[in-house]
Amino acid sequence: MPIRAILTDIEGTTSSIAFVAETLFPYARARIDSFIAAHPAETAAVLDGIDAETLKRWIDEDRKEPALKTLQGMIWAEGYRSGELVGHVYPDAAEALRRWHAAGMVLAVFSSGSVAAQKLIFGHSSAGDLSPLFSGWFDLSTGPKREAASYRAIAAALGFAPAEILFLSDIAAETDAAAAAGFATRLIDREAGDSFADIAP
Ligand SMILES: CSCCC(=O)C(=O)COP(=O)(O)O
Ligand SMILES: [Mg+2]
Repeated sequence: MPIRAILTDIEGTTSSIAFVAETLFPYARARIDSFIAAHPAETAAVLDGIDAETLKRWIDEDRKEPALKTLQGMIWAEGYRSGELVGHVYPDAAEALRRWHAAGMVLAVFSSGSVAAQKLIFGHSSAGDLSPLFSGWFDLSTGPKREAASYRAIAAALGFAPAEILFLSDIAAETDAAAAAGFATRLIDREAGDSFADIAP
């Protein structure tokens, strides 16, 4: 079956692990206390009793907890709007995403980062506003990234057969789960020099 849609991970795939770990995570960690104090009602609805110290520990442990991911997105929004944060996207990824979109490929994101955070990193990226290229945004509210059922749900939401979707990720457990759901997959190893320029869907 020909590939008609591309679903991509963010951290380690379109964007560097260093940007997430060394810029985004510290930015949110340093502002957790002040952000919760400034937005008590909004954050209480997200956190459901989770305290700031637990959130900081989860950041240090790189835990993919949905409440943390939602809060991080809320904090990062201020940084992107002020220009303090500029989303890192590899130039080859930006170029390929634009090319695939122009060729009629449907593009979508599946990341542990919240949908709001996904729209921010692509909307305020080093390559400009890439957000209009995407027509689907999926986060942990769809399901865990290492479970095949999540990918089946995404295929249904996008309206394609799993075999028509190519999933790109830097994590083998994620591409394995997508493959188990019937997706075409490509494991991206940026450390080894993998690039989106090599991908011909
Ligand atoms: C949306 S940018 C921040 C990404 C993030 O918080 C994260 O945990 C990365 O997860 P991914 O699933 O994109 O590897
Ligand atoms: Mg990743």
